[in-house]
Amino acid sequence: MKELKRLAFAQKTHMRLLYILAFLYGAAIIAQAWLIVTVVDGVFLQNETISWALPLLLILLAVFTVRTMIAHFTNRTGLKMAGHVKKQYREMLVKKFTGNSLQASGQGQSGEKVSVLLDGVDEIDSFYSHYIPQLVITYIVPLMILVTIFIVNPYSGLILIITAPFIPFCMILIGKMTQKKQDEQVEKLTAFSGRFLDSLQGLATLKLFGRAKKQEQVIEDASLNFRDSTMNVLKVAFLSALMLEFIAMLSVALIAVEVGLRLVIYQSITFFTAFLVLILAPEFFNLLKNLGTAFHSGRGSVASAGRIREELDRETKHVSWGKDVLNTSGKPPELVMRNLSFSYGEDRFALSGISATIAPGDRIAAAGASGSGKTTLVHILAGLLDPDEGDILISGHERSTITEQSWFDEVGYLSQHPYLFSGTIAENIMLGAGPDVTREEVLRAGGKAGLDPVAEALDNGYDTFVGEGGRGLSGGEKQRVALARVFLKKPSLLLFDEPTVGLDLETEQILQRSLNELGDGATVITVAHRLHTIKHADLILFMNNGKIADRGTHEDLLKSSADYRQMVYAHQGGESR
Ligand SMILES: Nc1ncnc2c1ncn2[C@@H]1O[C@H](COP(=O)(O)OP(=O)(O)OP(=O)(O)O)[C@@H](O)[C@H]1O
Repeated sequence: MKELKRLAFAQKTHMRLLYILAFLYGAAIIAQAWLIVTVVDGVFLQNETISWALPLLLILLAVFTVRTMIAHFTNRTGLKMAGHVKKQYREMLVKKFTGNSLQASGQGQSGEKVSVLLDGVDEIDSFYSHYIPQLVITYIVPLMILVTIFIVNPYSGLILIITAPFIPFCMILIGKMTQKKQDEQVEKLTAFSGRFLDSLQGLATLKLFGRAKKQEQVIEDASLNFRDSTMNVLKVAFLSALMLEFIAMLSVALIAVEVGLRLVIYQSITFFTAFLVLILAPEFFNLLKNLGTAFHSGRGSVASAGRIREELDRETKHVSWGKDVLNTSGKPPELVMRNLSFSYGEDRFALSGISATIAPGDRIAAAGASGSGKTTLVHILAGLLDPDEGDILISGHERSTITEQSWFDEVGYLSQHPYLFSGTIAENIMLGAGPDVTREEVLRAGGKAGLDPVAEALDNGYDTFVGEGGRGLSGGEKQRVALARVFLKKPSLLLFDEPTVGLDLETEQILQRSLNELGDGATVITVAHRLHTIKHADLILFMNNGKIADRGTHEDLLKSSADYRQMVYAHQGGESR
């Protein structure tokens, strides 16, 4: 609540406007009541004519219109404030999510993150569009009404002062009762969204393992759970509305009795005064009651803000970058790894003591058994993970001192599972380009990556919609799009997670040719699975259990490493000796 309020009061102009609007709103309520009472008193008791009342009725109409307009502008100001805060939260969350290292972004359910980013932030809306404007109105307008009533009839004013505190007291009590339920509801909504998105993404896997029906049940349970907690919150909300209504009604009735007695029995006040008090008293309680309702909808926002804050405060490993701009002048960089170590967490897989020098333009193969840490090493080199200790020198500059942008401008990374974004093939290729790339350059890159025959077979060629919501592409076709991105970028450091593994012979040949062409002007590091790639590397880093167990050329390692020999024999289908 404190953070949301702080963000509201930080918007000084909007808050000032809300105060001015609230003051005008109060003035309109009092003026409206005064005009109604004057007209009724004049026409029915003072025997005035309709023509006497007409100008007053016209003013009444104008006041009524102004009151409606003020309510509209108050609402608009609240919505603007909400928009501003929601934008701030979304920016903070997106910054947090995109600033996360590869490891941190893989943690937790993606559905939960989407839910916090979209639903969670939207839930904040009612705090600003309802609660804050109502709070400002409640600070000012009831006080104005109270002063007016006090001036015309102090006894009614006293009753208001005595009965009014029951409403905030009741609100606080209900607020305390609902807080836990509301928190539970937000928690269940995020859990439900998370389950739903994860199940949707893994639908094929679930079907293949005959688990789709079971998952359906899990989703149904989660949705029923969410429904129940929403109903619980609504039950309390309705009950609280009823309670507030009851207190307000009782208080107005008390004032009516007091005014009635003084008007009819003691004849100590005029009809004008009595009627004015009877019109203003319900307005007074309505405002307090509205604050109660607004407070209730604001509670949902508070719970959501709590979830967002939790997400923002979650400690995650960031890749640290510096301020220097890396300039390789298009030349392939030299990479020096000095005693690097990295761990995915306590008692998890760790790399340690990694030191190696990679000369400019060299072709390096990271080889070793599955799970030995090849991909982890390449992710550290790519700047997707930060080493826990040690440093990487890029042509003499420590990686942590250069800017993220200038580093990624030099890097091309081709994995076994490239990601296609929702958009056309051409747009997907353009991801690899600067802002002023031409259509010709995109098509040329596509051609070099062997995409021309793929595009020709499609109705809209390079403008065919692919990715999520679009047409699917085969694994090999996706690789070609990813390759075209790299061709467009022409990076000086190429990192490959052996992208040709598992592809058909024709695609593999196209890709291999392209990779050779790309590698000519670059330093190339490949996570190598095939003997052919390993054999032709200038330097092989042979990994074992998170360490570089041996290094050298194929011939060197055949002589020096028994494990390497065993791996080569296994690749050749031979027996190890
Ligand atoms: N995000 C992660 N969190 C925790 N552990 C991880 C994570 N990613 C990978 N690992 C673990 O780190 C180890 C090394 O993984 P890595 O992918 O680097 O191996 P690899 O040599 O490339 O294997 P492969 O040849 O099978 O791709 C594995 O045991 C893996 O389970």
